[in-house]
Amino acid sequence: MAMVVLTAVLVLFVTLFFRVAYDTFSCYWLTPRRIKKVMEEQGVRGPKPRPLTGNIMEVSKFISQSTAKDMDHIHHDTVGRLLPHYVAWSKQFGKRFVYWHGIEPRMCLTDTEMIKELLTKYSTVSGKSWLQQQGSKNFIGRGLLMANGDDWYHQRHIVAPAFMGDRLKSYAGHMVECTKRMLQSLQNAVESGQTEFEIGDCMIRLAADIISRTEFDYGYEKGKKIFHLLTVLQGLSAQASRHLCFPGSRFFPSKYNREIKSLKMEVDRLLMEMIQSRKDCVEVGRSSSYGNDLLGILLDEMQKKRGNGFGLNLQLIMDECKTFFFAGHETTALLLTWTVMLLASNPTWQEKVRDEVKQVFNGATPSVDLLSKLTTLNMVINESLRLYPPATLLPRMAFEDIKLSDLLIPKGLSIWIPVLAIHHSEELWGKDANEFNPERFSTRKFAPGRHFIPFAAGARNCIGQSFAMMEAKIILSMLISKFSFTISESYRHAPIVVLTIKPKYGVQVYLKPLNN
Ligand code: HEM
Repeated sequence: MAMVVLTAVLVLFVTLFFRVAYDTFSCYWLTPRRIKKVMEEQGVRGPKPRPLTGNIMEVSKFISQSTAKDMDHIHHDTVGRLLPHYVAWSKQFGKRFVYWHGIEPRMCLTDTEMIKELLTKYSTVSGKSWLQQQGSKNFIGRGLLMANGDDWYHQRHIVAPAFMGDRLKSYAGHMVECTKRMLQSLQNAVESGQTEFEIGDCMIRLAADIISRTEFDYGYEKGKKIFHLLTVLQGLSAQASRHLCFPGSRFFPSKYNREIKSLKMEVDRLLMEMIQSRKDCVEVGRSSSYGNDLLGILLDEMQKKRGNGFGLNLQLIMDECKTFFFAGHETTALLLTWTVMLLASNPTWQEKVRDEVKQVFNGATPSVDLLSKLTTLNMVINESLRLYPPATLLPRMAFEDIKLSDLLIPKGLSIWIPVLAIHHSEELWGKDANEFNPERFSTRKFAPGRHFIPFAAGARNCIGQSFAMMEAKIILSMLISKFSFTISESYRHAPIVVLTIKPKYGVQVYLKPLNN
């Protein structure tokens, strides 16, 4: 009897061993080779990958060289600095080329018709790759940004109402109040003698305050620790994306993994506190519903769908909270920071926007209905998003074989859309592509969704796009009515990419209160 059991265990063990060995071999060798062959047969080549690490080292070397120094003056020709590997390889191999992030093949795609086809027609059979999910697992988990397939579809439908219609409009009041507080603190600082301000820091705090209050009914002061920990986790996750990641690597007890784990546990603890206090309010009868905001929607959904599958859903709610805490403030803060930098160094446009705001609001507080009349401000914001798109790259992995025009994209190939390069292309935007010229957005010629894609496009576009635009218009119109701003001598123009495109040393401006 013992012999039979032993043989059965042995057979099971050997089968399992061969299964794992085959899967590993297939994942590390067969599939990448198959993809390489299919692409080479179609004339799409690229730099030679090293075993296991692919071209990761070369990309790191390119970027550390190109960003080693600041830019010599304020200009916007940033593609060579931020995507040097794209510039070098597109010269060598043509507009379409494949490079390797470890064992993941990535095809760079700039053809705007194909991009449109991918983002609109194939949104359900493409998504975030395993490597990407691993890179951001500890930071935003399986929230909407990293979800795929049916999970993504359900998550998107659950949270969408928080960013539409009257609910979206109702956030304007909070945005105005938060901005007033920020402007008052700037005014107080000016009165106490401060002239120079790092505007990036103010914008991060303001955008964080706004997303905390509107979606979680949680002020910045209370949520400050969550934002801080998420920022640290984001930095560590960005480091991870430059290193090799393979199945099981997260279990290694390295210093890096330990640090990530303890930060993640702390964020989860703080989020649990926030969620629990909302639940307690309903349970002790202090409130009859979970609320009308994003957290309320998520808690309602959890009760509706699975009364007892609590644990699993709670983790997803925490992941969703992290996703929105992160995605809901950093990108918008960067848009605001870059726009202030552009206006501070272009006084004519600053004056134009100020005149328009004065005319439209006539001294009154911004209201949603009037925001659509700020056409010049809208043009400036678009130009800022074109020159400094917070998300410089859009990634999509094909989950099945697809055809883009006449090009076969085999299952498992990741497509990387270099948004920054498309936004700076002379072919698409003309000779002045690297110049700040909001006038180009005065006509509808620029084809949104094709060569202007700061919020992506198709079903998987940015869910917070209208929220972000409303917020940006409210904040900028209020700031520009209260202060005039010029760029400080201490500002060093040094954009860098750490998942998003950031000013390396912040943006220092001189603020001067206006007498109105
Ligand atoms: C200027 C501000 C913003 C920019 C430039 C921006 C840009 C983007 C881009 C390019 C994507 C697609 C990413 C990808 O698929 O890889 C995206 C997705 C997303 N954004 Fe934004 N975003 C901004 C503001 C916001 C705000 C304010 C929120 C939330 C309140 C938000 C929440 C999200 C979420 C949850 C997704 C994932 C959507 C999905 O996969 O279905 N974003 N954003």
